[in-house]
Amino acid sequence: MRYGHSVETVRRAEAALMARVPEGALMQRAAAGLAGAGTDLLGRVYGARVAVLVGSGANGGDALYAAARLLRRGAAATAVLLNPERAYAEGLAAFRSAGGRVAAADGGARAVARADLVLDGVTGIGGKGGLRPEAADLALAARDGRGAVLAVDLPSGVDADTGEVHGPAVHADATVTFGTYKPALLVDPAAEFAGALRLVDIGLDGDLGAPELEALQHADAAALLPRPSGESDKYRRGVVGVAAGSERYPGAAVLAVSGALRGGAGAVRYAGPGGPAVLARHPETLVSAGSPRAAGRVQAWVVGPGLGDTSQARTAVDDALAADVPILVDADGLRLLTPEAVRRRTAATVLTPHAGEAAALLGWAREDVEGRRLHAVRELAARFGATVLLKGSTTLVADPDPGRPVRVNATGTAWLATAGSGDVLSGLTGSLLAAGLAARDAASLGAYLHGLSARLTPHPLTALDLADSLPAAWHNVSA
Ligand SMILES: NC(=O)C1=CN([C@@H]2O[C@H](COP(=O)(O)OP(=O)(O)OC[C@H]3O[C@@H](n4cnc5c(N)ncnc54)[C@H](OP(=O)(O)O)[C@@H]3O)[C@@H](O)[C@H]2O)[C@@H](O)CC1
Ligand SMILES: [K+]
Repeated sequence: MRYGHSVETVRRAEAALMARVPEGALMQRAAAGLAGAGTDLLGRVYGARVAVLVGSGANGGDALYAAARLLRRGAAATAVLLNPERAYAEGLAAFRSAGGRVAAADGGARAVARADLVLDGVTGIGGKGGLRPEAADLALAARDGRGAVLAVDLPSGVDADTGEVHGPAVHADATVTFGTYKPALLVDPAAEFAGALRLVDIGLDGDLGAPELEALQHADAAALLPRPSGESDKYRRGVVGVAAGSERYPGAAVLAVSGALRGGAGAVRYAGPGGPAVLARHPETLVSAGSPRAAGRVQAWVVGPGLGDTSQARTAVDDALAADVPILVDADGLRLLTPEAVRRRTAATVLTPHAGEAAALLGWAREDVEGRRLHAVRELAARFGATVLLKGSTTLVADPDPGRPVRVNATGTAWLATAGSGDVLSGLTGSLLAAGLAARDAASLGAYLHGLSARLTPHPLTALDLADSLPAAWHNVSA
């Protein structure tokens, strides 16, 4: 698992660790890791030009010490001090004694433009709000310059805890972060400013408390995959019901069933008007034309994709919400659900909105959901007492228990933004629910396999390609 911790948790762990190690040791560990990443970006350090953006805190100190290391290996370095009276004194002294120069008041942008490598040490976890104008100008110069931009701990200007970006921020090619990931490095929009991530161990692990975020890695996904045993038959492996599609949108039924057939359940029941289209593509499906209530026993329902807005659609949603098994509600189901009926449920409910659907459920503007994804997903989970999978540039899964870390999906790709891709995810995740996974595990594993499948499919991909690649994703995880 990859973890993200809040600033408060990091500060507490740092204080506990600092009491046990020699003064300055943590900063030296940070600087060594940073210099290593800078070396990798430069390829050749000797003769390279480095510009160091230095704010008034320890983040600037890290950058100065790292630059001192690069100076000792033959680089030339210029520091741009945003607040010359308050730059980290010991770091600045080390930088100067290694041969570093300080740019004149108006020479900062020029040094940045000419640099092969820009170290962004303006703000780390002590930053508040978007960058101040002087720092913002340097961030722009770094973006327009020829060198690689390496952020220290965080790209300056992003909100470490929320992943929100209020105003200008540094656009980094890579970020070296210390001790643990910060939420902003894993959640958009901030994560888009961070570039490639590298975690440097500074010995914080034992002192870190509960994380805010976690991201499944291959081994975690493998451990969650449902595997049939010798005793399994199709009913014991779980039956997933799919109430999706309509006369108008039969394709959604086919796509949701395609996902469901590849999610580990032993059988798929389909209920609704899309039966003929489903059977034409997937003859193994158990098809009925009525509502979920009349469809026979299942271990989980998926309701919503392509249902439309008819009375039959409403009945399908109401029936699924009334069923005493886990359910997943997506797309039209999200528009048709009664919030009270969701909150009354005792079995698990998974809601899978994209930003627009989440905005409608919350009564927010869509841009607010996109800009405040972590807040939005937590808020939805709390309001509905449900597990919420918020789709998008970073897919997030929040549990109704606010004490549980939000899960971030690491496998997403922009290629997933294709018609019908969400229907496949719904079927897949519902199938994992029917196979017996807990709601947050089903949702986060569903997102993981779905993203991986998109990465394994030749581009440009269609939703059916995506479903067809799910066995390869499954194999990739378990191999
Ligand atoms: N955690 C650990 O274990 C370790 C942590 N380490 C490092 O310490 C870093 C945290 O250092 P920190 O606490 O000194 O804060 P930091 O991020 O440097 O910012 C401070 C100054 O920035 C300024 N400022 C604020 N907002 C601004 C804005 N929008 N635009 C412009 N300026 C702004 C503000 O200045 P002021 O308002 O006072 O003028 C504030 O004082 C951490 O990220 C990591 O790099 C490592 O050394 C290894 C061990
Ligand atoms: K920084």
